[in-house]
Amino acid sequence: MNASQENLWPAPFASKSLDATVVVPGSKSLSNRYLILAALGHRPVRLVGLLRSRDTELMMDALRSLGVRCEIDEQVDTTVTVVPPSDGRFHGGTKVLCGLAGTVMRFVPGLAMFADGPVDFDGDEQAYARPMKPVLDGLEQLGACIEYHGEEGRLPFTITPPQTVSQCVKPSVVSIDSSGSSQFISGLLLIGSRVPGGLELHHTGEKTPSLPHIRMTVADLHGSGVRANADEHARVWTVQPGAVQLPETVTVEPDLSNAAPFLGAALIAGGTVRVPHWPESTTQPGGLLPGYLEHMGAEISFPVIDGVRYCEVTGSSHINGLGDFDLTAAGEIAPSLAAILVFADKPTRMLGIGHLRGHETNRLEALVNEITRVGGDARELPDGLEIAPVPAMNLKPAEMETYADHRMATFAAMLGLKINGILIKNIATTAKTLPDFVNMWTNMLA
Ligand SMILES: O=C(O)C1=C[C@@H](OP(=O)(O)O)[C@@H](O)[C@H](O)C1
Ligand SMILES: C=C(OP(=O)(O)O)C(=O)O
Repeated sequence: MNASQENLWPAPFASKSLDATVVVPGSKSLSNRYLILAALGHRPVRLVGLLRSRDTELMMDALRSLGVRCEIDEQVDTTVTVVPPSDGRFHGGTKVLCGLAGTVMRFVPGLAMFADGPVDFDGDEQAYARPMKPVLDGLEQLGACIEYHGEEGRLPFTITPPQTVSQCVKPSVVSIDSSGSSQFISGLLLIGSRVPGGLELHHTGEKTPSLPHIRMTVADLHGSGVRANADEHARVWTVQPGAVQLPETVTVEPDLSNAAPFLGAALIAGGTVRVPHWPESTTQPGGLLPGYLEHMGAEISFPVIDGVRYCEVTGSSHINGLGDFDLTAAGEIAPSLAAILVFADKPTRMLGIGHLRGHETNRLEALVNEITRVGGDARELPDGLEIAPVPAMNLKPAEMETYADHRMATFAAMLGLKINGILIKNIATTAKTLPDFVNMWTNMLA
């Protein structure tokens, strides 16, 4: 059987240093938050630059099944107008398919609270392994009834909304442990202003992963006219009751975490990669990326050309290992950083990312497997991953597993820049957030 029959993609080797500009599509996290917030409003919202990928299609299909219209512009398919149900009530007696999308499985259940009947939730079989319980416990505390059809606390399940909406004037107090994912907090905050009396959400766990993503939720609520407050030290978030309404038109920033494989390629292959429309300030954790790459030895600049702001990354032939490196804030970019660090001069211990075991796959285990497969040196830590340097001559090509995980696929492509002959299984899994990955990657190297 040849490579294409086995669904193997030959990762291109970088035979010369790079000089490329890569346009990265809209942010998954912002796209799916805006879709939810638009659905909770009372007037149509036009989203410009929306990510069109598996995760956002799943979100739009979920909203459609709840009675929300998501109209794709005929000329520009990244412009989508969201029309909420006229009476603000979502349709029940329906089924939501979550695929493997954390933002769908953790954000859409909150909408089911305001449906006129039960809503079934299901997803990919691999999604059954992803933790769900804290967000569903939160909805239960708000009066919903959850029926699990498989393992308790996992997909698939049915949510029956409360029969009568309480007339409470005080905020509903909800306590959950969100150390397994920031999305449990975000999922509850997004609907907080629709809870009569508002929401007071307590996180009882010791650790808060991906705090920037929670701040993004709070900022997007503010942008929808909702009063929300965070006491991150006390781990308490409050949302005042009131209307949710995004502006008439909202433009989505590029996905800065999805910029990581491309900008990281400049360190691995040498040369320069630039990404246009890099925001001056952002709530995306990917905003931390340029600083991380600089730490690893890259030169970073933000030139403005013809009014467009770029992030420009230039790598030399040397990559600094980072020693102990706390990545609690931005675990989502760990696979891309790991690929770069395989070629570093010193060991790195990426810490604060134990919750990656509950991502699309157990990413800590997957990264150790795949780094070891090419002859690298990596081990799992209780709360992270250690990567140690090995001489370049010990690194060898292999057939890389991707575990239905878009970031494991882009991770393998990054290794392929410097390890000639890498073959990647199911590169199409990048469609979760980057359907055009193969073209983008090939063009970057052209
Ligand atoms: O809210 C979001 O949009 C996200 C939050 C993070 O989840 P975790 O806190 O589970 O890591 C991140 O990893 C994920 O890709 C997107
Ligand atoms: C963890 C991720 O995704 P999800 O939104 O499915 O949790 C990710 O994209 O790295």
